[in-house]
Parts: sequence; C-alpha cells; structure tokens
Amino acid sequence: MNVRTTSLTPPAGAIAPVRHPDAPAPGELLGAHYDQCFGCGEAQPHGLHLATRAGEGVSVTARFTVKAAHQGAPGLAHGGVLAAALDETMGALGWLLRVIAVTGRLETDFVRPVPVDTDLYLDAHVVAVRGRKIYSTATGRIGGPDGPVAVRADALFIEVKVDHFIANGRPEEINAALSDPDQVKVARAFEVNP
Ligand SMILES: CCCCCCCCCCCCCCCC(=O)SCCNC(=O)CCNC(=O)[C@H](O)C(C)(C)COP(=O)(O)OP(=O)(O)OC[C@H]1O[C@@H](n2cnc3c(N)ncnc32)[C@H](O)[C@@H]1OP(=O)(O)O
Repeated sequence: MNVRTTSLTPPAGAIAPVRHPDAPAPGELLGAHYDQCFGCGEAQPHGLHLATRAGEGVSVTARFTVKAAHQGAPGLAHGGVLAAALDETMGALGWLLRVIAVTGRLETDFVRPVPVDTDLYLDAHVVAVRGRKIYSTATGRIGGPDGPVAVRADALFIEVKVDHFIANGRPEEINAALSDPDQVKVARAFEVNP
C-alpha cells in the first residue's frame, strides 16, 4: 500500500534550496505570475493584489492591505484570505528557484486577529527541497516587517510543468494565456527548461 506522509518536516535526504543564477535580484518586485490570479493579479478586481519582492537566498517578502471585501467577522480578515496570502507568498518562491510549483499541502496557524485596513507584511523562504517536493514556510506580521506575528504557515509545494495547467485549466483561459506573449514570458521565467 502506498502511504503518503502528510508531514511538512523535510524528510531525510532533503537538501538546502539553491537560488537560480538568473533569479531576480534581492529587492526586485516580482510582478504577477498571472494577471487574473486572486493572490497577485493586477487585473483581478476581487484579488489581494499582493506585491512581492525577491529577498536574499531563496526568500521573498510581500505586502497586502486587508480590505473590507476580505472580512470574515465584522472588521476582521477572513482566515481563508489570510491563508491565501501566505500560500501566494510561498508560491512566489518559484521565481527564485525557476521552477513552477503548486501547493500540495498548507498548514496555517492563526495567531491573532487581523483588522480591516491592516498592512500585512509577509515573508517566506524555502526550507528544503527533495526531488519535486519543496518545503516552505511563511509568516505574516501586522503593520511592519517587525510587527507582531498574526499568521504563519508551512507548506509543501510540488514541482509541475506548464502542461499541468494546459491539461487541467478551463480551455478559454488556457488559450487566452497561451496567446499572450507576456504570460508565456512569465511561464519561461519560472521554468529552467521551458
Ligand atoms: C499556460 C499557463 C502558464 C501558467 C504559468 C504560471 C506559473 C505559475 C503558477 C504558480 C501558481 C502558484 C499559485 C499559488 C499556489 C497555489 O494556490 S497552487 C493551486 C492549489 N494547488 C493545486 O491545485 C494542486 C492540486 N494537486 C495536484 O495537481 C496534484 O496532486 C499534484 C500536487 C501536482 C501532485 O500530483 P503528482 O504530480 O501526480 O505527484 P505525486 O506523484 O502524487 O506526488 C509527488 C510527491 O509529492 C507528494 N505529495 C503530493 N501531494 C501531496 C500532499 N497533498 N501532501 C503531502 N505530500 C504530497 C507525494 O507523496 C510524492 O512524494 P514522493 O513519493 O516523491 O516522496
């Protein structure tokens, strides 16, 4: 029987992540991987509009302002929205590894409530890599990079190829993405061998 471990602790044989030589420079704004993405897309009216920058090593920082549309309880951010922000921030680490990866597992700690209008400062880094499996962690702080921790998460991302999206996405969006030269350029920036 094939028993899948759900642990987010890197297994024996996992290695330290390697920053790709062509990764964006520390401080560089990464931009959106897809303009309709709920997490980072500029053209997505309902989205978080996360602004993410490359950090040192295999790390990123990001910022997002909690809006009224992100509420769960009155005046407070919805936990799922906060989890999405952490997920998106860790997803951006693919820019530094130059691999496309999707979330397989995400475990979130909600440490304190986050009011509407809060600027949430996120940071994420890759802890270890084993084959296609990328183990990452992220933290979100209130009001500034040294502010109190509100949320944190560990995640396992799994490396995929562009074909993953072509095979699974709705054809109308996939065809639009494939005929958009900017989108194709982004896919290439993620992949070592497009
Ligand atoms: C034209 C368009 C261009 C687009 C260019 C844009 C590019 C930029 C996109 C970036 C996007 C980021 C956006 C934010 C991050 C999301 O939100 S991503 C969206 C949410 N995630 C998903 O939709 C993923 C859905 N799941 C799947 O598709 C499949 O389960 C997966 C994750 C691809 C894995 O399937 P698979 O490739 O068949 O892999 P599989 O052989 O089952 O497992 C491989 C290994 O991972 C382990 N594993 C797999 N799943 C799990 C799990 N859930 N828990 C624990 N272990 C697991 C397995 O045990 C196995 O381990 P080993 O045996 O090797 O030790």
